[in-house]
Amino acid sequence: MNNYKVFLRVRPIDYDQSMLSIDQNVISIKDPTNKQAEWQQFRYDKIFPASSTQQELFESVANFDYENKNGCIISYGQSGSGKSYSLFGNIQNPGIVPLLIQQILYKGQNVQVSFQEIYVDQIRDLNTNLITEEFTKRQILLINDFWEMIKILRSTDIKRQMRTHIILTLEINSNTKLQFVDLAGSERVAKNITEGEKFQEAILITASHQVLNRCLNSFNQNSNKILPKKESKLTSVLIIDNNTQVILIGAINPSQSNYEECLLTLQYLDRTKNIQVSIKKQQSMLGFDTQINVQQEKEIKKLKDEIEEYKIKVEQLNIDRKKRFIELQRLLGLDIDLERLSAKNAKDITIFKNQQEALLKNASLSQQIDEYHYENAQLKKQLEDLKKDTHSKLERYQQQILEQKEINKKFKDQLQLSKMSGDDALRLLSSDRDQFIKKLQDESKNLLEDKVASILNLPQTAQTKNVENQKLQELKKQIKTEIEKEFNKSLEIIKTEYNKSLDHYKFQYEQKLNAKVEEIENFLNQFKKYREKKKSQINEIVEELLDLYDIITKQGKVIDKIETGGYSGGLKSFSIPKQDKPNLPNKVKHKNLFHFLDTNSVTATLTKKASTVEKTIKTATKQLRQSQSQIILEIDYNQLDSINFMSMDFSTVRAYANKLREMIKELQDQITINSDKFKQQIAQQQRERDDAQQKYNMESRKYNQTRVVIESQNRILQKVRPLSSVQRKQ
Ligand SMILES: Nc1ncnc2c1ncn2[C@@H]1O[C@H](COP(=O)(O)OP(=O)(O)OP(=O)(O)O)[C@@H](O)[C@H]1O
Repeated sequence: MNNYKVFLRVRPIDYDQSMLSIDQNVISIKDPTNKQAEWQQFRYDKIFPASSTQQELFESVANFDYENKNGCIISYGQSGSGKSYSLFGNIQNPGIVPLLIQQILYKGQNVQVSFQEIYVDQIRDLNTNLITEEFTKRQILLINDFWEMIKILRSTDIKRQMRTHIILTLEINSNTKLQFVDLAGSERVAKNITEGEKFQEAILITASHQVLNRCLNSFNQNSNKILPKKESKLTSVLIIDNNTQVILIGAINPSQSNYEECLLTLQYLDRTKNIQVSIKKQQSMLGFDTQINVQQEKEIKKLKDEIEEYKIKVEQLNIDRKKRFIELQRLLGLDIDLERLSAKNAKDITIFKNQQEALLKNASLSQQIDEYHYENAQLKKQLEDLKKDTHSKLERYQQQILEQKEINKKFKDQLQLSKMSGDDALRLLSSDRDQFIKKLQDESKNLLEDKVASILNLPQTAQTKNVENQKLQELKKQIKTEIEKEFNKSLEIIKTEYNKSLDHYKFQYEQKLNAKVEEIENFLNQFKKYREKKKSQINEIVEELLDLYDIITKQGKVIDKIETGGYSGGLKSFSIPKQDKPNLPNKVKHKNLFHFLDTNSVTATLTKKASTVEKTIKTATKQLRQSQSQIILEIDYNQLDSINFMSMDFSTVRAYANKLREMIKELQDQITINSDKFKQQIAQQQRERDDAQQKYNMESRKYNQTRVVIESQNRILQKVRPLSSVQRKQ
């Protein structure tokens, strides 16, 4: 049996007969606006005309072994064509789903339901109203009765959005699944809409319809090709496999204005099966090629095969029916083969038939008599029951009458007794009552007097109350003013405290600021002084160096002149004019030089060296004087101007000059060393100055930061002050 079926349902409408005509499983359609248009015909597995009922559709759809086989029932068509009506229906006319639920529950089977919608490739669970990633993540509800299902259908119908695919899944005995798919309306998007959400939505819906069509087509052909299910969200979640019965229900709303949509629906159904019977050669105005192709011919052949199959089945059914008939006859005692008799003699058959009917009538009459007997017996039994009932009631009444009589008698006796003792009791009662009344009168009199007194005292009481009230008011006022005073006082205290602390903080900040400023200024002054000092020291040193240089130059010149005999008196007794004589360095003028010499113990070395040299010279001179009777020269370097060169011989002078040269060289070296030291010291000073500068920069940065902080604090304080005063007022 084929696993795929296509049904068509036509919505009831006063449609124009000239547009549609239905003949069993073939529907013909013609363009109502074109008189020359030819009829196009389509054949489906079943066509449900406008007069068809929900029950008829249900019986055809649920006519498969859904307890062992899955099902996928899809409704397709334009909006308003009756897709939802066919699947779900309404309370008056329930559709396939509720009718099926009813049947399942009647059989005592267990059924669960889940409800989802697919919109623009997004799945939403209509039970929980949540968007889910996967189709399997759905809320499943157990259905206990038919009305529960109706309720769920109603609520989900409310939640449902426009133009969505609805998928309702039934799980029967947790074994088989039935999917009911109410597709989004198939109508084409209006030509003037070419972009935007509506356009996209329509494109996606059409795309999913087309993928579904291809899937159904492949499924129908039983081809080994893998179905293109993954191409759309809708088809990817449908159960369409070898164990599924798939039914596509096309719905059309055949008003004249819907001709195009109707034709498109018919063609869509047709394409899934390719079972078009005969189509008049006509190019559809909607662009679909309606010619029969080879595929369709194959389909026709397949259908023919199927018809043959059906014929065999019908034959089989006829044989079954005959067998059952013979069995029935055997049971009735009419074990006769009518077929054989008919072949023999038609008359006999009539007689037998009449006899058969007579027997049947007889049987029915005896059944009626039996029924009468039964009814009679029933009536008799009822009469008997009635008699019994009446009798027992009568007995009960008699008993009641006797009991009543007894009560009456007792009552009479009591009355007699009461009459006798009544007078005494009356007397006793009246004296009690008088006393009671008197007591009551006294009490009420007292009460009345009290009331009168209180009424008379009312103005006075009112006055006292007034005075008391006034006093109370005054007291209240006093308490209020006291509280206000107290409050204001504490407010003032808080205010002054607050202001004080505010001023205190401000003062502290200012002090800190001032201290910082002072610190920085001190530092700057000290640094300036230090710089000045160092500057003057450097200047002094420079002056000294220049002076020393002058001395050295002058001495050099003197020596040159001595050597070249530039002075009168010859080499032996030259005299140096006063203006040529250089002033030697002294501790007063060149204090820095001597200070460094001292500190570096250069002086000591020099003096030592000088004295050694001096000694040598002295010895040499002594020897010379002794041998050559030459003048011995006493050298006093500190008193150079007093040296009498004239008393010296040439070698002594040369030695002296050499000595001087050496000294000068040493001095020059010393000066170089010292100047390097000076340089180093200057570099050191510069480094220190840079450090100090850095420190200064850092300090001034800190100072600026502190200043900014204090200024912002001040601003906040100024803001806080009025705010807090407002708060305090409140
Ligand atoms: N066969 C029918 N008999 C009686 N009324 C019908 C039939 N088919 C549809 N209707 C009525 O037509 C109206 C539209 O039907 P329905 O809501 O089922 O259309 P639809 O195709 O599901 O539309 P959409 O999917 O756009 O909501 C409903 O009021 C429904 O009761």
